[in-house]
Amino acid sequence: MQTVPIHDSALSLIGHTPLVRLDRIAREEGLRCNLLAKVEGFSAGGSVKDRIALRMVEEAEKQGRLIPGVSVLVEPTSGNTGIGLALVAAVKGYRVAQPEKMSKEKSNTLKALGAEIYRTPTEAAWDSPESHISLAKRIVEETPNAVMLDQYNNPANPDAHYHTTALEILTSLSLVPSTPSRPSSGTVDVLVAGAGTGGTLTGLSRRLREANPELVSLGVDPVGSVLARPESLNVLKEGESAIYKVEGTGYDFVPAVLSHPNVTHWLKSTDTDSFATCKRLIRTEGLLVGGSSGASVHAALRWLKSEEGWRVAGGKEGKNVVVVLPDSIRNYITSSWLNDDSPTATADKSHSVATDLGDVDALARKMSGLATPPDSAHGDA
Ligand SMILES: N[C@@H](CCSC[C@H](N)C(=O)O)C(=O)O
Repeated sequence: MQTVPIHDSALSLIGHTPLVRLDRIAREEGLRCNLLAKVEGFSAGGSVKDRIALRMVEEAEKQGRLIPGVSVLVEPTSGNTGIGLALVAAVKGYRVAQPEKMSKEKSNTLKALGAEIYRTPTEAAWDSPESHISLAKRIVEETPNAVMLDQYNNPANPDAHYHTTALEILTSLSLVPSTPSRPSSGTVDVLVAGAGTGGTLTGLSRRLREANPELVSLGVDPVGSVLARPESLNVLKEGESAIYKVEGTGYDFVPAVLSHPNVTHWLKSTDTDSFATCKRLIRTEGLLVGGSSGASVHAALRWLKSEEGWRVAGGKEGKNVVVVLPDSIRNYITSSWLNDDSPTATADKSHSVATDLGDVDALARKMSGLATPPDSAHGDA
């Protein structure tokens, strides 16, 4: 967070998140490298997605696409991008309409920021008429002054991480000298991040590789998603399901903002490992993070302890491994996976539509065959 006497608004509380040593987990795992976490839950809206929301809005303003008090922002989102956009919209005076899968906590936060929630089925293929993406497009077509900033295709998404997240990480590392007790290469040697739109992974990999051409960029993709490469990684094994409960990562199509050539390695994640490692982060490191953070840390540990990972970084003092922790426990306080003993406890399987507008409201009612009205919204993931 910037050190300024008084902030002009919540917008300057977006980003500027801490880089934190995961020393206890690293010690338990016998790692010799520095295991570091970029803890994005400290951002104003509570997630890594605040950054792209602000940048997409600012770029659209520069292009003259948005008029405060008039424009309606419409976005298909699993929640965090929606919260980021609703927060920016609240400060800047735009109105919001946002469809997708989300926890009860995310939808409550959206409502508090002035949005209204409708759900669409998670199982719907991205290009089917029932999907959150199709519904968002129809809302845009039928709503005056509606604009979809489109996190899946908008270059401002990876650019936000190229220009802010990556620079913050490099600055943090440059401020900490290498000492005999705390050796440091001074740069990022391994980046680990989940992919949903792929914007975080792409933008960070691009900038961090400029600083270190040897960067290992490790993408984490849930079992059931199709983002990993080679594509054979995405083929379901016996007993595996295409439905995953961890929110915010994975997809059934490859968004344009995901640049595969920038990613050197991919690992698939499971709900069981992700939720168990999330709880480990909370109990061992005191970091109140969400399920996708567990996915990335679990993947990082797996790779660092593999033959290649140990040789490249895990077994080497001074190598810096940075894992992005995208959001916080705030989004999942009532989630069954967090509260039940079983790490794979059931999660909600629906998507949502959020709107605060009479005209969009009417449109959503017209589509009642596709979307569940807000008051019956439920679920925990
Ligand atoms: N399909 C994913 C979400 C993908 S990326 C969108 C992003 N994290 C957002 O906040 O909108 C899922 O199942 O959650």
